[in-house]
Amino acid sequence: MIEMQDVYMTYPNGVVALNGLNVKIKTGEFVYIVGPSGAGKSTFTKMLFREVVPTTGKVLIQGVDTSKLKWKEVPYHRRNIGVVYQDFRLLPKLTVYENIAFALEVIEESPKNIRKRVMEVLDLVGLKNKARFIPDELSGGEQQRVAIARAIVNRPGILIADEPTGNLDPETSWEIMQILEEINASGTTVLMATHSKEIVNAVKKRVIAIEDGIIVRDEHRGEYGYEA
Ligand SMILES: Nc1ncnc2c1ncn2[C@@H]1O[C@H](COP(=O)(O)OP(=O)(O)OP(=O)(O)O)[C@@H](O)[C@H]1O
Repeated sequence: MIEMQDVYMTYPNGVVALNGLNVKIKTGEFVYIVGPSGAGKSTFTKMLFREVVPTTGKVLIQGVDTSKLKWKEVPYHRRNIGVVYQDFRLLPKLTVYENIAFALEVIEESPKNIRKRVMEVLDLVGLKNKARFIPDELSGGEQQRVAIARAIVNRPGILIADEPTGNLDPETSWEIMQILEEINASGTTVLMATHSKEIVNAVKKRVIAIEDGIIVRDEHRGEYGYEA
């Protein structure tokens, strides 16, 4: 369970990004976060990853208050949260395999387990045959699939996708959606911030709309609700 209680967030420059946010997201849900540019969607997702800490209020993940985590506990907290970005953020000099294995090497998994798990996630995203390629040799959709594989390789309970289809053409975007749905079907909570009206209206899920730092709409099987 993810829970935000009366969350306010003011950045050091005085911008109020979240303005009294309350929400509960159950384990295993798939939620779209929508809203105009600058509404606070990224701040919302960054708070889960503990990239930002609320000015006041509480962010609880499985009952743990993230603002009470000590610095040395933050990496452990983050292991339960995979993140995928619009611009993929792969390491350009490493192969597909190495980009994914890296996430397991830092937690000191055995080489045998690393190999098994990396091939498992590459299979899930349909890229087993491209393990030795470097990111530049892949299409945008393939790079995003690698980024998804890397995000889930640790089996996190939560996957945050911040505009995962923002740089992709429609057909490739549907493929990415299928993968996210599969990951969700295996029990992972998925939060996807998006501006894609087509996807939100076609692949029906819970929709949380944020405007000016508050939730203005929260609907099961909701609509995008804005002009594209
Ligand atoms: N590091 C920061 N320092 C100061 N202000 C910030 C910072 N990050 C975001 N903001 C401001 O906080 C507000 C919310 O930003 P946020 O990135 O959460 O919006 P968003 O809904 O994700 O927007 P977009 O759809 O354009 O990605 C905006 O006014 C933004 O300018």
